[in-house]
Amino acid sequence: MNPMPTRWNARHQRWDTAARGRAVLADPRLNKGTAFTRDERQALDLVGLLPPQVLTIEQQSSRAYAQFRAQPDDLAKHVNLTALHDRNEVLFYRLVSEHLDEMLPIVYTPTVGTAIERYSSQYRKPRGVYLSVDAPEDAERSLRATGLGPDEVDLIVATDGEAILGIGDWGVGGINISVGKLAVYTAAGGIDPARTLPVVLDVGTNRKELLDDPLYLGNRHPRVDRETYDAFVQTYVDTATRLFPSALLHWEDFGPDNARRILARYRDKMLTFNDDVQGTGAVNLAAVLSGVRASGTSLREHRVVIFGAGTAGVGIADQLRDALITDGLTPGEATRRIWCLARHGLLTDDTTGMRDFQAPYARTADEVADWARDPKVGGIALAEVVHRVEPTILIGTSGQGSAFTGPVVREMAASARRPIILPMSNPTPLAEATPADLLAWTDGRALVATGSPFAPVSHDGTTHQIGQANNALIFPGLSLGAIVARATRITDGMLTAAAHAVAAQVDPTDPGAPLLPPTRQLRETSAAVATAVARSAAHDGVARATIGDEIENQVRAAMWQPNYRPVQAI
Ligand SMILES: NC(=O)C1=CN([C@@H]2O[C@H](COP(=O)(O)OP(=O)(O)OC[C@H]3O[C@@H](n4cnc5c(N)ncnc54)[C@H](O)[C@@H]3O)[C@@H](O)[C@H]2O)C=CC1
Ligand SMILES: CC(=O)C(=O)O
Ligand SMILES: [Mg+2]
Repeated sequence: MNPMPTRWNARHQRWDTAARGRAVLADPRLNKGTAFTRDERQALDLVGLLPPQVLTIEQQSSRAYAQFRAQPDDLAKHVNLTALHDRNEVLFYRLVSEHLDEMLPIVYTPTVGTAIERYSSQYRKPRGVYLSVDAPEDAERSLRATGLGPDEVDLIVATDGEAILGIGDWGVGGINISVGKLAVYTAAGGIDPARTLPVVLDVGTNRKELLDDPLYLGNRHPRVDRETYDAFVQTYVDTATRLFPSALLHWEDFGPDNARRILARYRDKMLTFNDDVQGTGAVNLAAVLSGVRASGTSLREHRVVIFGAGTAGVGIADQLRDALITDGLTPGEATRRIWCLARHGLLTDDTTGMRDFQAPYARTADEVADWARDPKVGGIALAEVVHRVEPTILIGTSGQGSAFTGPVVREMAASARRPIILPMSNPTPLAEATPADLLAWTDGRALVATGSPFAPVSHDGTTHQIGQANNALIFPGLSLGAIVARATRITDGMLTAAAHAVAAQVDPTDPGAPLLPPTRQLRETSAAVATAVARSAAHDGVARATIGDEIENQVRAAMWQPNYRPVQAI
């Protein structure tokens, strides 16, 4: 039997396959179900394996939508969409693209968080590649088993499942964040799904509940030591880049130390980025730029408090510092405009256990010697920081639901005319505050965007649309731009360009306007981001493709569309 029975034929824009009958229906890339034409049914031995009527994709999509709507809750909707994804990939993307607003929260945050927590009990089918630290020698075999050749992978999303959204360590269930991010990549960014791979690096889990669960599907041992871990990550990187030399390596939801260490190790050597550090930094910058514009001020006038100085929080700090420098401050001045808090309050240079990437933002102990300490926190709490700093921008990346309380926000609003407040933690219950509360506490003056989706809020006759400050506004366009430019690196310039392109999609000066473009426009936003990123790649000297005036058309032409392609029997 031909070991590679199915190949994408780029010249003829069709699938060529040696598969027949049930094997065709079982391949979600090929399967069109009831939309197979009569000729295809003949050629592919499907006659009698399908009911006789031939439907259009529009008919199939409306039927699938009705089935989706009939599900009793969000997890059931997730299971329903996953089953469709496993059956018929084009129809899945057609449906999700047609209902992005309604379905993104199901395939992505917040419901993907629940699906990850229940991974082993809800398991139906494998998806992606499971690499085990207990058998690193199998990495090559496993990646080869995808059947994809060296020129057939554009993008790999990998997680080790240690810091999923704000819900922590979920071991092998983390595969679903790689799958969810890739669903956003395709539905929102037009990345060809057949050219992507979701990966989980299964290095164990420290969650006792999983280790004790007889149904747990991952490696049943604690996370491995750093040396073993680093060697395994290196094996993954070496193998993935050798087998798929043009693939972009996306890192998702790693614990803070590993996230930073991995990024520092590889970012100048290959095409790679960490979404939580860099994608989040860029979407936050977009929201801040919009908020600053809406408030009629300039960025360099602002003071920023970041509550939750981990992977996302310090990634945000780094991009804001660079933006403040671009706006005219010295590096020292820019850094001192940012106050970061972690588990034990404000970071100061005598904070014990401070991480190296947090250190640049630590205040001197002298500077805060007479600030009140909160024994419950073990340091200087948010309320005292807000009281002393009078911030104009407050960002939440702590994973601590409801941490922005009425008194804290009212105090901020007493000195800031248009307080910019961005509770970015996911999933929804972990948001540091709800938009409704923030607008009520600030008499409608707050400029708000949140990590997970929130409904519009009516306050005093104005309806406030709530932008979703989620890296989903960045990563699809960032990677699409990098792929179209055939970039060799993701540079800081490309991230800044992505942030500005997102901010340029909205006019936040209208009363109640969102700070960020809505989810339903994600494809347009991603096209604008990709165009800006490709130009920036050329500017930074990392583009191998020629980037000219036609780049926007090139980006749009490169976007995969959820339409059936011919399937040719070979
Ligand atoms: N909207 C978006 O696009 C993104 C949002 N996030 C969200 O940000 C949150 C954090 O994620 P990561 O940075 O990956 O986690 P992390 O574990 O790296 O960072 C969390 C930080 O919060 C701090 N923290 C914990 N409890 C605290 C408390 N009571 N007071 C002050 N600080 C506290 C920790 O010390 C740590 O520095 C998650 O909820 C995640 O969903 C992360 C990435 C993207
Ligand atoms: C959005 C995202 O990447 C996170 O919450 O981790
Ligand atoms: Mg993440």
